[in-house]
Amino acid sequence: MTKQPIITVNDLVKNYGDFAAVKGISFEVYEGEIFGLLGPNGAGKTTTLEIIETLREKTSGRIIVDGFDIETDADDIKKRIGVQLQAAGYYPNLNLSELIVLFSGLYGIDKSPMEMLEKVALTDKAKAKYKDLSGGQKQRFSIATTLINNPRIIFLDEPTTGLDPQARRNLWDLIRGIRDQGTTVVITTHYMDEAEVLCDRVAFVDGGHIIGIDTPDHFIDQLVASGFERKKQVKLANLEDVFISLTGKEWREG
Ligand SMILES: Nc1ncnc2c1ncn2[C@@H]1O[C@H](COP(=O)(O)OP(=O)(O)OP(=O)(O)O)[C@@H](O)[C@H]1O
Repeated sequence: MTKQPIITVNDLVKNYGDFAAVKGISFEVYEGEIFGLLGPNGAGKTTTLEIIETLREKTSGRIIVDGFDIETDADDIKKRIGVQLQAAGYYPNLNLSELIVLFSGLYGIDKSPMEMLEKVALTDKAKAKYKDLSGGQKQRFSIATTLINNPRIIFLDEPTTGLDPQARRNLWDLIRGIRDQGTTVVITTHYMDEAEVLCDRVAFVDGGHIIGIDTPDHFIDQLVASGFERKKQVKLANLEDVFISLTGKEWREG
């Protein structure tokens, strides 16, 4: 993998009134990687993402996205990134195909709805309404909408929350496929097993600071080297493996 930074965040600060949510964080995201922002509730992950996505004003700091400065070139950045919409953005009377046409129009591009739905295995749901999709299908559709403008980077905020184990693993495959096609992925998650298998690098955010940034492997090796041992002998499988083994791996929700 090349180590070319596609996002550079320098000394980012965000205050909400008197409250400092982000306290001077700096990090780089490399082109072509899946980069995870991890940390407890309220750590400042969503705030940081939304500032990079140009959806929220920063208090201070410098952010460069794909060579463009957020201060002066926010419109250029918007054209190069894909952001998941909140569910409220999916007009209830339109079906998936019509929603893709609508969003393509907003970007001023002509995208085939079937081509986009194909990317996320939802062609058979082209005529369905968003509200009638399963949780996994909703997430896949919202990922499809991030890809409409052929973005260089997509941002996924907790994309697998609430999904069953199969749907979660299928979404991991989908996200890896997007990365393998050359799109950089920035993701937040509260599932450490997910971050471990999915992310090329992760940053831990706590109390508005970045407290560590590395590959999952390095973090784990360092902890083990420091003498850490799990209290209980780890079994060769876990309950999720049992779930998958009993219920199968197939993409059952279409
Ligand atoms: N618009 C706002 N006005 C005031 N405070 C806010 C606002 N948005 C977020 N905060 C506060 O800033 C802090 C960081 O919130 P943020 O949503 O960035 O955290 P997070 O790491 O994404 O958390 P979670 O994992 O729960 O999504 C929290 O204490 C939150 O209450």
